[in-house]
Amino acid sequence: MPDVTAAALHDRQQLPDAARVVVKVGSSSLTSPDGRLDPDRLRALVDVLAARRNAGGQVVLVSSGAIAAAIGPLGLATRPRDLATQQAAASVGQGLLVAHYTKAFADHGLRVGQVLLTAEDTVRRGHYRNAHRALTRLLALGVVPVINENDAVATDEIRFGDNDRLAALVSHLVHADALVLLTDVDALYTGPPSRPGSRRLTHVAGPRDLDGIDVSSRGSAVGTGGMVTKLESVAIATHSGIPVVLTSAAQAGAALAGQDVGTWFAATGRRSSIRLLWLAHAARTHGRLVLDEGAVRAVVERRTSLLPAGVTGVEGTFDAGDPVEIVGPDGVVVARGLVAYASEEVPGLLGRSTSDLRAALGPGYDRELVHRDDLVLVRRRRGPAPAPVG
Ligand SMILES: Nc1ncnc2c1ncn2[C@@H]1O[C@H](COP(=O)(O)OP(=O)(O)O)[C@@H](O)[C@H]1O
Ligand SMILES: N[C@@H](CCC(=O)OP(=O)(O)O)C(=O)O
Repeated sequence: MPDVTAAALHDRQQLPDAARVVVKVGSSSLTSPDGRLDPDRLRALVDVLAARRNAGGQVVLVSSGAIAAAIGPLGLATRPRDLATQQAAASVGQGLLVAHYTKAFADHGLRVGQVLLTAEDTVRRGHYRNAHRALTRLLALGVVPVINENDAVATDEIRFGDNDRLAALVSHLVHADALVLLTDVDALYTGPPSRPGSRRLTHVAGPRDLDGIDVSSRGSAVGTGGMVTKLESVAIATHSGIPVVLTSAAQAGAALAGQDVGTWFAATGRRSSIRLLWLAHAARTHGRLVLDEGAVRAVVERRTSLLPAGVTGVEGTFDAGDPVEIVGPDGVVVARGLVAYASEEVPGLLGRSTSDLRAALGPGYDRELVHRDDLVLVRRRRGPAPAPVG
């Protein structure tokens, strides 16, 4: 398989011809109503994915369900809420989950390879290359990679928690032609699916089509992010040129066959740096830099780096290299960036010109606070996820 991105698919009818798809299945689609792993549901999904693989298409599966798989075996009443028990449950459940996948795919003559990733693995350059190499080789060997977040070692600070955004970053990592998000509702609706009057969205051309869509209602009891993280995943994938289909696991076969099910999200951008995608959509920020009006204009309109001279305030505690929010004098977030100084250094730099800083503190202190290559603009839209612009 050549390691290049083909032109983006234009509509769902082209899905049957997609060479490489990433399929993400949520906990809610793999469990019975009591929250435990349901092997029959898992097997039904595998039947669909194996048929695709055996017809020549490459499939990367991002599967949640490790924690759910451990609820029964560990004698837990419900899904654990604290991090330590979630880590322990994921450690027990992941092995059980993959054992089910190994058996179910083997019944179709296929092998699976387990890959556990943290957020860092998808964005740090060395890690990214390493994960890319392993996944590409697995696919070349005809294996179906089964990916999950490495929950047992992911701390609250660095974990995604849901697999939706991880699946979008994996789609970027493997140069997927499409991302299929499978959940317990058959599509994105204009409001909570249970609310009378909510309508299915069949085609979303871009972020503006999502204005006014209500995704605030909580997801299933076993799922993590609800529709909010799914739309964040959609934003990451579509913005980097990968279209997304969102539907229920029961409709997976129909979706892959290009039938009119679920919601199709068209690609809106071109392949871009995964680090900036992560910064725009997935990174947890550690603080804020408050800008004066002139600096906002320079950063937003002229796309310059952010210099200390235009910064009037700093909030939070961060190290050099951490993600921060960049806000205007009115407190509105205009960008996100990787800051080049630790928070304790910043107050001494504020409002000072680079020549003044060089003279007072020496060379090295005349550098940008946030370099333009480490900065993404965000456009505010209704809803929780900032959409990058430009
Ligand atoms: N506008 C909406 N359209 C569709 N589903 C929605 C909407 N708003 C909230 N939801 C909820 O999102 C849930 C899916 O998210 P989640 O439970 O996290 O699933 P998963 O385990 O597949 O990740 C659905 O059960 C649904 O009730
Ligand atoms: N990594 C976790 C997934 C957490 C989760 O529930 O995610 P999701 O169902 O995709 O919202 C697990 O395997 O249990």
